[in-house]
Amino acid sequence: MIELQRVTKIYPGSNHPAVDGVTCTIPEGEICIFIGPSGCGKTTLMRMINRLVPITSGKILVGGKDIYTMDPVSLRRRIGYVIQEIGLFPNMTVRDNIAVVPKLLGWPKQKIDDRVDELLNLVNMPPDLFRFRYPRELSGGQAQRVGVARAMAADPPYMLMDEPFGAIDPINRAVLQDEFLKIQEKLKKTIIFVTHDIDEAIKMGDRICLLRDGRLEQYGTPDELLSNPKNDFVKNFVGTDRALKRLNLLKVEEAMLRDPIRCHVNDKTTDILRYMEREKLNYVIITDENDVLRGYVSRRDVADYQGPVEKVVRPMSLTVPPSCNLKDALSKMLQNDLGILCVVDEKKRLLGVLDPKTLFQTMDNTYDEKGGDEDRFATEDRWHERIG
Ligand SMILES: Nc1ncnc2c1ncn2[C@@H]1O[C@H](COP(=O)(O)OP(=O)(O)OP(=O)(O)O)[C@@H](O)[C@H]1O
Repeated sequence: MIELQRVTKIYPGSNHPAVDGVTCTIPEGEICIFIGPSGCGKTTLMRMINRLVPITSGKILVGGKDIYTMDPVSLRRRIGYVIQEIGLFPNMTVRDNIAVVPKLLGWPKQKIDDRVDELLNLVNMPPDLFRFRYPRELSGGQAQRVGVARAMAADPPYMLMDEPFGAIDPINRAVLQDEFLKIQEKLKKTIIFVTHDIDEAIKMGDRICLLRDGRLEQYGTPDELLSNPKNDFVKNFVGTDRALKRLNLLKVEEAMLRDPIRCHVNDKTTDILRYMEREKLNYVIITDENDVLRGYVSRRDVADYQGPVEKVVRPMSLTVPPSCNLKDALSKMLQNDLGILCVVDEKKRLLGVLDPKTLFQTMDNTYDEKGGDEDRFATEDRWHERIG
């Protein structure tokens, strides 16, 4: 855990604080994003944590310990540091760049070599290919991966990352972000990550600390900032398309209608037709005895054929897992002109359905001025009453 308590920085010769009384707690194992307009104090605040910038007043605790009671060298060993310019030593191989801190710590050669290879594998760079390359022989993305590997060499529990992917083109940047999130899922470091890019903040952050002019404007999860911005500054900063951005964060399982009406593949079409007429359904989903999705039928399908519904069921090839984000689900629906999308588990068992109205309600709820806690799973909103 990293705790900032009324942290303030006034640079010598300045009468305006660069960081002004910032208080927030970064829980263990989370990524906290520092973001805000240029000059708002992100870098200053980050560099106070590893004592590269001396603090003017307030307190910083790392792992429960006041950083000013710790020796700065041992503090920095506990905190990996990645910067945008990477700072690889040009005359050293990738191996030696990664090995800098382990060497300082006096690790034996074999342990260092094993660690270098382990880290290169972790950042998706086959050690045999890259171990002995020099920084000039790497692409920007590869060099940045080495920078991340180097910061993690001595397995520090904390990491400070100052715009680590800032200089990388958007495509490689997305790859690096995804790779880093996967690594973080495994390693669960406590990370502070500075960025200028709100989309990166929303994607990477468990929490976002939004600064303006040295002061903390809002501290919360990406979803809190998007759905409940504290003031107009936050609202404008996260962007007018915050509803769409929020779709990126929400999972299908949070918006789907659970336990949708379905019939069984062994049911007779005559029974299904009677049921559909009674319930005023135009379509109904068909599953088997294990609740595995088999497809759907229309009223006409079952009216035109007498016998087991298995013979007329139409397959639904496009489904989504519950972990899919709503933006991807929506784009699948739009691309394929689907009225509904079935949500299935890895065994293709039906978990729920998603329809455009549910999606739009989820987006609507983003706007506090319209929103509220409208129940988007209300039974009268059953999908089947709006399609067909
Ligand atoms: N060494 C310094 N001496 C004096 N003032 C400084 C120093 N470093 C930064 N500042 C000032 O402190 C304020 C905060 O700067 P800081 O670099 O922390 O902001 P930032 O949010 O990281 O900016 P950017 O997004 O542009 O990198 C700015 O007004 C800056 O001019």
